[in-house]
Amino acid sequence: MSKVIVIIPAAGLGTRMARGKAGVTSKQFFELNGTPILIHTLRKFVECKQVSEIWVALRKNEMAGFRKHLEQAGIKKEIKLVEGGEHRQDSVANALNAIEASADDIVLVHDAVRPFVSPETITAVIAAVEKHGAAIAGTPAIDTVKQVERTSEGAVITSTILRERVVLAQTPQGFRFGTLKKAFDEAIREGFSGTDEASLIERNGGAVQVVMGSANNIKITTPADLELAEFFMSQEDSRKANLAG
Ligand SMILES: Nc1ccn([C@@H]2O[C@H](COP(=O)(O)OP(=O)(O)OP(=O)(O)O)[C@@H](O)[C@H]2O)c(=O)n1
Ligand SMILES: C[C@](O)(CO)[C@H](O)COP(=O)(O)O
Repeated sequence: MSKVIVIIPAAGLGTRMARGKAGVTSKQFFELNGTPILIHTLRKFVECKQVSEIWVALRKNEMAGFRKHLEQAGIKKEIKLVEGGEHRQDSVANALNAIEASADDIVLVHDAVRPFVSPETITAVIAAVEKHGAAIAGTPAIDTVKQVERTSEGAVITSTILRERVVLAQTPQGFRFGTLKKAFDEAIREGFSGTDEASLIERNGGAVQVVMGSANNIKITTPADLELAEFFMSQEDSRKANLAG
């Protein structure tokens, strides 16, 4: 039986959120309902029965504070920590190097700042990895998609891309451990840097299945996302209250 191991890269600086303001807390530690975003995200995986191991990549100076948040949140499951790297890909690579797993085990990578991932999306990605070997959550493009050339004044359209052929990649992104580790080792050797895990598999012709993600599974990136996040959090709270009572 394959283990399911989760990696949560949480070592970013949140520069797009902080807009250059010095001394601003990393966005993964911003609070929603009095609890850091990272803890909300973590709970989704702690509550998933299929998940056996969770790794979080953090900056060294945030590890002690994170342990306190874990205690306050009453999370009893062991959460393994690894130091993050300069870029997201480096943080995930550090975790992959620390993990002991067999080639067939499943690894899910999920951004610390996507706290609204649903249990259904997590199980759908795991099921698709079991069936196809690699899978990510994604959503269809809603707007018309243009290819552009950057200019000094902004951008000029060069063509319109068929919307039916476009998917917006989310996380979780799931793979067999052996496949992902090999792809990361190759990328590092060849100096390739990608913005997600799937791109490291695609570049060598690997097939990655897409399962339907959800519009709520936003990546909290800019200040405007925080307002939306507060709204989604209130929706989650009323759903829980309805179930409880
Ligand atoms: N060196 C890095 C950079 C990013 N991340 C993580 O990767 C996820 C997605 O990255 P992003 O939203 O870009 O976060 P930041 O890098 O913090 O944001 P920015 O690019 O605005 O600085 C986040 O959970 C972030 O903490 C990481 O673990 N290590
Ligand atoms: C992995 C990701 O969330 C998929 O959409 C995205 O590529 C991360 O990009 P970022 O620039 O590190 O936020």
